[in-house]
Amino acid sequence: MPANALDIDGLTVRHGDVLAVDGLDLRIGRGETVALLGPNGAGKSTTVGAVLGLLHPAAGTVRVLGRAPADAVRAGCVGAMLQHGGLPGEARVGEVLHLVRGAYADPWPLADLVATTGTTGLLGRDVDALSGGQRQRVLLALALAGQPPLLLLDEPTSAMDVEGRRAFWTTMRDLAARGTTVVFATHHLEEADAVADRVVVLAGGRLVADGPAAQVRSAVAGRTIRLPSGRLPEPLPGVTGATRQGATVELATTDVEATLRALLAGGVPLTDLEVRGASLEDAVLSLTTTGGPR
Ligand SMILES: Nc1ncnc2c1ncn2[C@@H]1O[C@H](COP(=O)(O)OP(=O)(O)OP(=O)(O)O)[C@@H](O)[C@H]1O
Repeated sequence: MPANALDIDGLTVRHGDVLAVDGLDLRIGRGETVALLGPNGAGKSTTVGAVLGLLHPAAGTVRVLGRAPADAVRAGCVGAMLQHGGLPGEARVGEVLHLVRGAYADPWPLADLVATTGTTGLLGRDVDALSGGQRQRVLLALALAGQPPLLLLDEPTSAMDVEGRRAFWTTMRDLAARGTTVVFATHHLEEADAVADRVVVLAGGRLVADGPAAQVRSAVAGRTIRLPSGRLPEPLPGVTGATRQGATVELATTDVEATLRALLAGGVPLTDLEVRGASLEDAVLSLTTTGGPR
């Protein structure tokens, strides 16, 4: 049994002249839940494509549970839910699920699969008549049909409503608890922060951060101070920017202590102040716009 779900070494993938992934090294252990983050065009989908054997590296290697990507997919080791995942037209959801489950030697029992993915009420529906969020749930059911040990999800909740998202991540946590490795690309950083054991941040096809969300957040030194809008003492030491949001002002500071002292000396009541650390969004933005540590 291989130790890792994914071993990516020096992966380089080109789309014609575009260098989409540039020398990526990444190891993902079995049972980990990992978020792939980064701005549009960072190389997340391309990495997922290479792991599925859909895109061929210009250089480097990808091993999926110790096998070449195409072999791992053929052996039913990988379930995938892609951004533009297709469903056959002119068919009912139940028929498609039946077909796909039939392709596996040991498919996920239907009643449990549809209950887990919230598709019970959709089985009799025409595939063409599904809403965006319903379609994503059906794609998830198809990805899970073979009970794969590795699940790859590219922006899986982009069309889901709040309730659908919550249910989706509950399902992912249950799967992770059963030992499934879950790798997902997302722009919903609060979901990554809440769900992933580890976040991997890409920019320009390169890895710029890799670690638990708390560690990646702490790479950004800044803090935010919120206070009710009103007259602020000028100048405020450490402050690098201020934004007004309704009745409050948010100050970004690189020296929280000095800024707080100045605010208090200027007569702002302590009870009005709220200090918070950088969010994962702040961290990813900072890492991907500055290029970050390599
Ligand atoms: N089929 C393609 N042909 C040409 N260039 C492509 C193709 N697919 C992706 N690219 C380019 O490769 C780079 C990486 O794209 P990729 O889709 O992997 O990024 P991403 O991080 O998934 O972005 P997003 O968050 O927008 O989905 C981008 O510059 C993109 O324009």
